Amino acid sequence: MEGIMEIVLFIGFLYWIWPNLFIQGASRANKMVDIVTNRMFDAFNKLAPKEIQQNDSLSTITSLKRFSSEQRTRKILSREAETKARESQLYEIKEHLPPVSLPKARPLVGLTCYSCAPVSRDSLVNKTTKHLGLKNILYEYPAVTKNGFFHRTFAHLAQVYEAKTFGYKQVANAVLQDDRFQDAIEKTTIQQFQDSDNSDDEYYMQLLKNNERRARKLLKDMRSTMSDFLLKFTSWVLYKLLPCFLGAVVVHSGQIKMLKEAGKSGLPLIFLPMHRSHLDYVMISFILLNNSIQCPLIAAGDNLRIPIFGSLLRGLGAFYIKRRIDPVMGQKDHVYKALLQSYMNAGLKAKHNLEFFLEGGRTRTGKPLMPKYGIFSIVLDALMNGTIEDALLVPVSINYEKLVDGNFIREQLGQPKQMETFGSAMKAIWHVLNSNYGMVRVDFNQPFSFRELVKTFNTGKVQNNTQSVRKLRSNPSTTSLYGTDVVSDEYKHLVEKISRHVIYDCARSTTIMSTNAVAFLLLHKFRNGVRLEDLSAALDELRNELEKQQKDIGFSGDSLDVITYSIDILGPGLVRKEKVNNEDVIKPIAQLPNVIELNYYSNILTTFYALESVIAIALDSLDSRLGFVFQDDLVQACLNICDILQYEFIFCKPCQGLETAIINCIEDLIINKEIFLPDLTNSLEAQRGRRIAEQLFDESSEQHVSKRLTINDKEESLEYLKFVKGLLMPLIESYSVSAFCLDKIVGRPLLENDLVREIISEMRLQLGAGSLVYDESVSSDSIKNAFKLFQKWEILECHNQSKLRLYYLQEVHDDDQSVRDLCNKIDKYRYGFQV
Ligand SMILES: O=P(O)(O)OC[C@H](O)CO
Repeated sequence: MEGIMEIVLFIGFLYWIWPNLFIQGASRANKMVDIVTNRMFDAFNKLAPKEIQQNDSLSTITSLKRFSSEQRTRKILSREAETKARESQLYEIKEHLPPVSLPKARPLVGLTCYSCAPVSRDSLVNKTTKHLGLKNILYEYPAVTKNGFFHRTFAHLAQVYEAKTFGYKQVANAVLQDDRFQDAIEKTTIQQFQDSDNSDDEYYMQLLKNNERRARKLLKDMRSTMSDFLLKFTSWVLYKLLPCFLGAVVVHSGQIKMLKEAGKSGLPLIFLPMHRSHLDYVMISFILLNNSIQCPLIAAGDNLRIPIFGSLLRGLGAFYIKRRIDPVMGQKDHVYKALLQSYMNAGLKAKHNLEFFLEGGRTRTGKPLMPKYGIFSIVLDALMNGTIEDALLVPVSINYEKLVDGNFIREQLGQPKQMETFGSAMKAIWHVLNSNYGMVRVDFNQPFSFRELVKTFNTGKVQNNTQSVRKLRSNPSTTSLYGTDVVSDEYKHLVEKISRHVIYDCARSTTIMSTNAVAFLLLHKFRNGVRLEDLSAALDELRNELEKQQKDIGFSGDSLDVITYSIDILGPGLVRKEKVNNEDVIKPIAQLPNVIELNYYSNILTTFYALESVIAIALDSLDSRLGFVFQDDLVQACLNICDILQYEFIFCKPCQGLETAIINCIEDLIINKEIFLPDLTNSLEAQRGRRIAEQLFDESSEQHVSKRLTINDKEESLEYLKFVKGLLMPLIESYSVSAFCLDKIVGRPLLENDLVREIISEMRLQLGAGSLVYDESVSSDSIKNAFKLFQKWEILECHNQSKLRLYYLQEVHDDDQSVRDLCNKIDKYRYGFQV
């Protein structure tokens, strides 16, 4: 119960103070009207779920959003101003009754990979699941089955009251008794005792006591205090607060149905969400609780262990883990490692569901991050050692029309992250409650059997009994961010492959929001501005293409309305609407620093086009003066680029070869996009030509003539190539300048922060001179990824000490020529083919 009272009081206080004090400019009487109106809307909304279920479009979602938005608008505007504002709102333009017929089926995104988990793919999903529509859970009360006066008037209260209670077990005590934990304390003590000069027994006992005290303190800091009451109470508060700044929280009913089924399996559900916002955990637990699905224990970074909010999160299921472990000292901290492992195992044994972020922290660029393996390796170990028989992995994609966390401009410009504090959290909440963040979409991918996937990747090596536990021992030679690797080298490839597969799947199943589509088009097609009509036509085209690819789009309705709506959400800092010659012209703010934020929204779509962009850049690096290139050359150039960008994208599923993925993408460019003309190499003439060519070569040398790809010189094809090339060029530019700046460390090491700053100022110089084309190339994330790449290529080395990273060139590369060679290797793709 510790901490619960302070949280309850605090939330009560927040809930009371917000409508009473913080709404500026509205009279008290008006506020009372609002509160009454809110109640009426609540009651109305109680009756609405069926309509909401049929809601598969932005227009219908926004017609529901009207209720909450009207409440907000009424609070701050006079009647006259309100009418004006309403006229400019999308929901007014698109207001119509929800369809009476069955909803148009939405693509059920996030189905499990057929080649990796065929059995799971066929489970939990049927025709009905696929044909269910979307729902806005802010106005959904699935637990309420009665229709009495109380239930209608106090729908939120009724909902949380009726939601299933799980009686979450606390596992901290079990951890204290765990052998692994006790062993670690003892071993650490023995080590310390042996390292000291003191051989006194009393000294040993003193060391043991100290270690036990430290271990208990670590456990106290880590443990969750998940409680049904707090989850329900918070859920009630969220029903009240979320509509203040969100129009809708949209989920697919089919996915919820699958989750419910999965929950009945008796296996733990392991939720693996993409990490975009601090709101992610809250959203997932809110959705699960209200659908009577057991909420998970959540591995949260200890940076969130701040006064009051830290306790609140604990009560909602968070257990805190260290963000980073010192690569040298951290590995020696056997007590912490054992504690984390024991805690998670105890949770799994107590039938808790789990949730953690494979990416570690939140993405700063909008692109998915490469997975961190620490926590996942603990779960794999639990499977391999028989702690759990199996688990169902549930990748979760989350997308926000506008990020409530603000933007990451400061960090991308090389400034350090501002740590979370109570004050900053309060300030952020205050700001959020008074703004409009549009919609949130949460996609729960199809749950799949962990054991099945392990079997596929491990060709049947999974053990069914507890014998294997003895074989798996902690490997002190390895380290990873966000936890501790516990599996042996033998199983590391499994952790890596499964994690990468999950991130790949999540990225593919992320629903595209209106702001993503508009930012993407403006940044990559209409950087200098575009007439509203032309932008609308381009959006129509993009939507058609995405629909063909079975991507889900988080909006619908007329593209003109969608654009107006998303410009409003993105705000004038990112996109401006101007009148030029009496026409509406939309202009992106494509300069630093704002472009960094716009690029964040656009990057969700960039991920989908990554391979096409690689092909376009590769094509540009080849000699195509004769109007064609050889496919082998193109594929090789693509592989080189993918190698350069290996820390930026997961280009294909781990179960699929990269080369195959590239060839498939080329085929797609031939068949569906007509970028290359159809292959004529099978014509009689071509066959004859090939025979002659083969005779010219010595047959025994097994030379083969590569397929010729003739570039379609139609304007649209060339335009398309230019467009997709531009998607990844900012990254190539970033890597190119990072390589160029390595001359600054020839013969003299530099700290990471200083080196990043040097590179950013060089980028700004090049931008000023016009040699750097894209402002968004300035990104500390891609600079740091470039460092990782240069380390992998064994050019750069990094020395870690007390949270500082010192970079220097490897001895054989510590000269200007090596730096120049590295630059040339990347610049080939920055500047393209040059005679
Ligand atoms: O995105 P970060 O780095 O601020 O970290 C986010 C939280 O710690 C994740 O739990």
